[in-house]
Amino acid sequence: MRSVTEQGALDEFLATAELAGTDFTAEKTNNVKIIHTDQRNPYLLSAAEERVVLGKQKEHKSRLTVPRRPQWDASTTPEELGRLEREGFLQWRKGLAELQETQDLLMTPFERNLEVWRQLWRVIERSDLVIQIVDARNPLMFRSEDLEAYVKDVDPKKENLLLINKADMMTYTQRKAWANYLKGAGIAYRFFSAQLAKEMLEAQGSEGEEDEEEEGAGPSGSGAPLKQGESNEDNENDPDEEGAEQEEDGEADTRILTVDELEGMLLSYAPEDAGPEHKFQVGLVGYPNVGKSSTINALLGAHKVSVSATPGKTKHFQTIHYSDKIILCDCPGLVFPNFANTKAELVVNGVLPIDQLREYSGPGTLVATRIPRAFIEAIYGIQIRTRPLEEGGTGIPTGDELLSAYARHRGFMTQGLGQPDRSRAARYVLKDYVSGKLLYVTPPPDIEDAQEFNRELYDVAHLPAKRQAAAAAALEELSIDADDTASTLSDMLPLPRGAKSERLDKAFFKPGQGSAGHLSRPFNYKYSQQGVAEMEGKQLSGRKLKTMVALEKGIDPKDVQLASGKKHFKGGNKGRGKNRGNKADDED
Ligand SMILES: Nc1nc2c(ncn2[C@@H]2O[C@H](COP(=O)(O)OP(=O)(O)OP(=O)(O)O)[C@@H](O)[C@H]2O)c(=O)[nH]1
Repeated sequence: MRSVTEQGALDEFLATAELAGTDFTAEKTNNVKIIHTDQRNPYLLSAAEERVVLGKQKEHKSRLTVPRRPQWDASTTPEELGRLEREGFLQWRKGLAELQETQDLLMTPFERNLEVWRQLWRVIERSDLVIQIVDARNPLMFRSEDLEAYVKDVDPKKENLLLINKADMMTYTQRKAWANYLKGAGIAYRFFSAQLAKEMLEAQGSEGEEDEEEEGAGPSGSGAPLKQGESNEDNENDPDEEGAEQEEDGEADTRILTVDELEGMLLSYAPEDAGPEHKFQVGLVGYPNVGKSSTINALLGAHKVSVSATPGKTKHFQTIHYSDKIILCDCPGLVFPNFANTKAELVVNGVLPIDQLREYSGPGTLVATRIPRAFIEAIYGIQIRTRPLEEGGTGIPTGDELLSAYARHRGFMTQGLGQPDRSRAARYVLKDYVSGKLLYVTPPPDIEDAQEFNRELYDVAHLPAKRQAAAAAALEELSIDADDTASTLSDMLPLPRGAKSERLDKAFFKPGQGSAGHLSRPFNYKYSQQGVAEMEGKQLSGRKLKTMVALEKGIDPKDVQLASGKKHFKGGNKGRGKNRGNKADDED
């Protein structure tokens, strides 16, 4: 079974005709309208345009339905039911096509394969609790309101829950803001992170106790490459204030559930008499890639049950006998009908596949406007040339400017004319955005200032280790000392633009600095004692920073002199930067 989300006009026509099981000409003239989605402006909307679109979306929200399974009873034959299902499904598709066309509204490339919806129907019918898993970076985009209504239609006793996965990508403040909004809107939700849960299980599995290794005990100066997000142990940062803040309000609202808590929560929904004879059934539904498989694997991992699950391959729902009391029903990932402002938005939300992308400047611009320029420059070690203000530039790079800089840096050139290959660059940059390496969290509808909402995400501590070291090495090389304004890594962002910073830029972006290298997750996560998970930046410790600086400069770690404060460091050593690795740098 194949998921069908984007169909050309002809395919759409043929599928409609097939569903209708009737004669082509009649369908063609009466029912099938060709939708020219490609003619829509693929770029971004102005603020005024966006307001209009949002207004229109609000007005027609009630038409964003999921298809219902037709009524049936014991007397309905399978053939008859099949026919009713096809007819109902056809009507549903026609309704949405008409909505798109007459209102000129852009929609998600919702699932068009009846077989996939049949799986969903079955999951809903048998589940006592239906969990919609959504991506924390844009919870509402991934939520289908009508699905919740449908669940209640099927049986009012069934429960709905929104599980906000990947919550590790949100700061505490962001979770709090979302929690306020969701509570206000009366939506049952919980925060979860399959990734965190997995890390915790792995840590528990590899060794009973951790956190013991500190200070002198580490493999000193081994120079082994650091992978971001890999180990939390030597994170000698100041104890996070957020943890304390959380303790104070000590509430469940913003808590990222551990796997045990998630299991406990499932059980809390189960009726008293649930048991081997009468198990409580939990359905898991959601868009592709929201982390359904990861969530199930985390649950199973905690339970020491092993199944072979292939992420992204789930096409038929599976039932997993999780415990004496609980059965999990895993539905294939499917795209629900929802509104979208632009195609660019669908791309960066991971709904449209990046590899087949033709128009990349819209999504590129979305990335360039959402993530501060200084942070993008620092994370990739690139300098983005923007149009000067006198010539009408805004200081914020366009998608093309960002992609050109990235392409030039990586040596991606088009054949023939030798222009920067922006299309190739786009694939990398957009994938980094989708995976959360370039992180942006959509604020809840009641918060307007998205930049402010995300501000905490863009400091030096959120750079990958290698880039932090490059920054440190650049500062050190220039003998910028602790008294200068840019003396700490944290002070470096945004990179000041001026005489001194030009020199700094030259050192920081010097040829051979390489790209972000193994830029995995630029965040560090940990569960505090209460089991509350927290995200924090990972600023390198003094020892690690020294090692990294030495690596950057090709000198002995002993010769690196950092100032006493962990975050401060002084110049003094004039070791020359050594060009390592990345030959593809052609900034000049
Ligand atoms: N940071 C972070 N990434 C996650 C989390 N959960 C899943 N991911 C990542 O998201 C991607 C998709 O996860 P999957 O579990 O395969 O998603 P899925 O919803 O099962 O996908 P389908 O099988 O296509 O329905 C993977 O790259 C995961 O590593 C999380 O809690 N945090």
